[in-house]
Amino acid sequence: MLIAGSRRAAASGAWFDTENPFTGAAWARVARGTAEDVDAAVEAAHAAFRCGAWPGMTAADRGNLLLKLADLVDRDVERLARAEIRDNGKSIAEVRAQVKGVAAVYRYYGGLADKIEGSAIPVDDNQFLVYTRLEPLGVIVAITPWNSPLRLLSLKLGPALAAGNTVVVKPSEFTSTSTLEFMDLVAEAGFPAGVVNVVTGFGAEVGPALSTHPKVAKVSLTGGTDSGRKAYLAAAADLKTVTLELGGKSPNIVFADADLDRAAEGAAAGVFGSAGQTCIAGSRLLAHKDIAEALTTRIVTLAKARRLGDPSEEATEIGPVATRRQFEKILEYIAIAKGEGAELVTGGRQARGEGLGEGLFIEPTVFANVANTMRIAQEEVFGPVLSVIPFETEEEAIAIANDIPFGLAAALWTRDVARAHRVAAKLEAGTVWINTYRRNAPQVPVGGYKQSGIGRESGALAIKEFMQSKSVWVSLA
Ligand SMILES: NC(=O)C1=CN([C@@H]2O[C@H](COP(=O)(O)OP(=O)(O)OC[C@H]3O[C@@H](n4cnc5c(N)ncnc54)[C@H](O)[C@@H]3O)[C@@H](O)[C@H]2O)C=CC1
Ligand SMILES: CN(C=O)/C=C(\CC(=O)O)C(=O)O
Repeated sequence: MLIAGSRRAAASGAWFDTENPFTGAAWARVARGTAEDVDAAVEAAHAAFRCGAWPGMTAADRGNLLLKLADLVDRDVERLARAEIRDNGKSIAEVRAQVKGVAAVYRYYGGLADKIEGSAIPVDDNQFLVYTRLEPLGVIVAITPWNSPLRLLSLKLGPALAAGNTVVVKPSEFTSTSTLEFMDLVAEAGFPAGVVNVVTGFGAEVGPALSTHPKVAKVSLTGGTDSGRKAYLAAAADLKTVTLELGGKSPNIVFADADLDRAAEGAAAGVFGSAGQTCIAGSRLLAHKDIAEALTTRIVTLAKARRLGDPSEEATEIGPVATRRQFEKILEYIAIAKGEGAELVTGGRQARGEGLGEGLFIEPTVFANVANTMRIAQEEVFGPVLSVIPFETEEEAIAIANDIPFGLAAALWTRDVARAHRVAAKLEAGTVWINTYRRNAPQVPVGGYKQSGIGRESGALAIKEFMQSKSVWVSLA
């Protein structure tokens, strides 16, 4: 772990193995933290927030540290990406691109740090000058999942540090190592000891201690909806604020006038990329009935052509699923879909073949003629499984798209500009893509409607999620 600038084992001395999902072999041991380690980390972060170099720094100073960090990430992209894929099995090409994006996130918040302004407020008494200051909250807990550890950490750490907070990071128990490697860069950039700390361990063992610690000001979690709900309930006891980035079941709507080749590419990339292990996976394909069959045929061709294999090889497009638990969950959902009467068009099994061994590979899977009421259409699978749901009218497409407890992302494909904007306005989702899928940029907010989350990450406003406003009254009398 990393506490007050020192690498530490857990106070209990316990460790757990982290496995490479491609080889199935344990390749590192990670400290198994407990509430005692949480307390030490939060105390370190609290001390760094109150005294020492950090609270005296200007916003520009903090920005410069983040800019330095961005340069170091750029320098070490390959090392960080390879550490990450050993834990989560995603393809090196995808993770390399993602880590380059991580540098861009830190650069963005480095630039933003000294551009956050309070305001002077004209009150109806000239004897007073009133102004607001935007101040950091204090100790932030950043809990991250296993699918994109470094990217999702950057969306928390970038704005939290730019705003002047200190942080305790809790990476997923399945993917702690890239975060621990990354901490070398935080130190090299010059962040004072204690400003960023890391507690490793299991969610159920350290999560509650983090969310309820009296010196923690805020919990920011990305993960499954169940974990988000638990962290939210725990944080509520002390009225801590939360930002939650949770599950999704995103609709990808293809109208009859769409460019079908591009829509098929977008649909396949949206649900088979990362083996479907992304909260923004376009797992529900709403296809107009006139083109549903032609579109499905194209997607099946793309699904069969996807190259599964060793995540560390450049040609690999889809690696294994990150954990055995996730692998079993996906196969269980495939069985549920079959039982519900969904029509299996391709995939549906563990993928086998040369170089795949007994690895946790799932064939890219497509179900046709799915009803939106089926569990396969309503619940997050987090795997390479696409449900094709036919529709007849624009109104029906919008109704199906919104008939879900989630609201993270949505997409639509059409050549009709008026329809594109009309439908985008009606979709209940934090992001809507038109004729594209899964794009992101540091400048653009992301987050969920409904049970997909609370608050927004990325973009300029995200920094305000880590700040509070203070009003100062000055008597001029
Ligand atoms: N929205 C997203 O980005 C993600 C969604 N998921 C979804 O969640 C499902 C379950 O996956 P899991 O591996 O269980 O992910 P998870 O939601 O448990 O993991 C996310 C993070 O939350 C932590 N955590 C777990 N319980 C906690 C608690 N009570 N308090 C505080 N932190 C806690 C974990 O240790 C991890 O660091 C997946 O099948 C998938 O559907 C999983 C990972 C990422
Ligand atoms: C928050 N999130 C959930 O998985 C989405 C991601 C990660 C990914 O797509 O790999 C993102 O916005 O980049």
